[in-house]
Amino acid sequence: MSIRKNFDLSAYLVVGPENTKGRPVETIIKDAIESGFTCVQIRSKVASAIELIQLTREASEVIAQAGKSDEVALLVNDRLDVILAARKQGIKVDGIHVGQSDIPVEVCREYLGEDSIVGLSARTHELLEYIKTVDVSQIDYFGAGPLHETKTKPDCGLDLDGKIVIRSLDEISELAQLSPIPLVIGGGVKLADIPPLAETGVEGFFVVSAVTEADDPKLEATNLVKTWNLHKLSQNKTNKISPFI
Ligand SMILES: Cc1ncc(COP(=O)(O)OP(=O)(O)O)c(N)n1
Ligand SMILES: Cc1ncsc1CCOP(=O)(O)O
Ligand SMILES: [Mg+2]
Repeated sequence: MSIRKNFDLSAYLVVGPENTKGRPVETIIKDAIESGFTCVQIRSKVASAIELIQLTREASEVIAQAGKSDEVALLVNDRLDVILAARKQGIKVDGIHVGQSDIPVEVCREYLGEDSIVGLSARTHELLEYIKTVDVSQIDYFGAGPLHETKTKPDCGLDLDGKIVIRSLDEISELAQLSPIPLVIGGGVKLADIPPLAETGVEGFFVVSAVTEADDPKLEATNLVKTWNLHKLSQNKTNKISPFI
């Protein structure tokens, strides 16, 4: 079965060589998926196409070695060309994440096929209206944020007037309710943000630095996943209590 039909965005790692404090990207990915991360995106603004293909290969192998190729989705940021080249070399890549000024989602879908995951960053400007009205027929999920300003992507949340707009938890709850497709939130997300984020109803969180810059990435990844899962579990229990008791 295609992973597109059943993918889990709850704990989503975004990573490239510029984020890891000199440590191998594959080691960070291994730590994250062994800790329960469910989705990985290779994202680098400095790596060449060849380097990105190699990073994608290593990520795919690490996921396969953990026996998680059918559960942990591997996406590449921006680079449709890299995914096509990687697939041509037999590397299992599950999809792409693009933003508003990247390759259009229709083109991604056409080249990657119906079994692939296509994620799109939601627009910053009038985000609520956008999320309600945009055509989502080719998209599998929205990425949005930031929750806090972040050095990893200083332009995240840049509005038309050049100011950074951060998203409040109330706004995120509303977005989660209105979005016709799953929504993941990232940008400055740290461990302390996980409990309130889990309460908003979003599908998951995505992080770069919380894991990639941690002194102990495996411990940090474990804490993030455990905290998310714990909150989801207690929410489900609360929701199952009958109002008639
Ligand atoms: C899961 C997720 N959400 C949002 C983004 C940001 O994508 P984009 O807006 O294209 O910006 P860059 O990442 O390309 O700088 C993302 N990568 N992942
Ligand atoms: C918002 C966003 N989109 C892609 S990377 C990124 C920044 C997230 O990085 P960090 O988790 O280090 O703040
Ligand atoms: Mg992009």
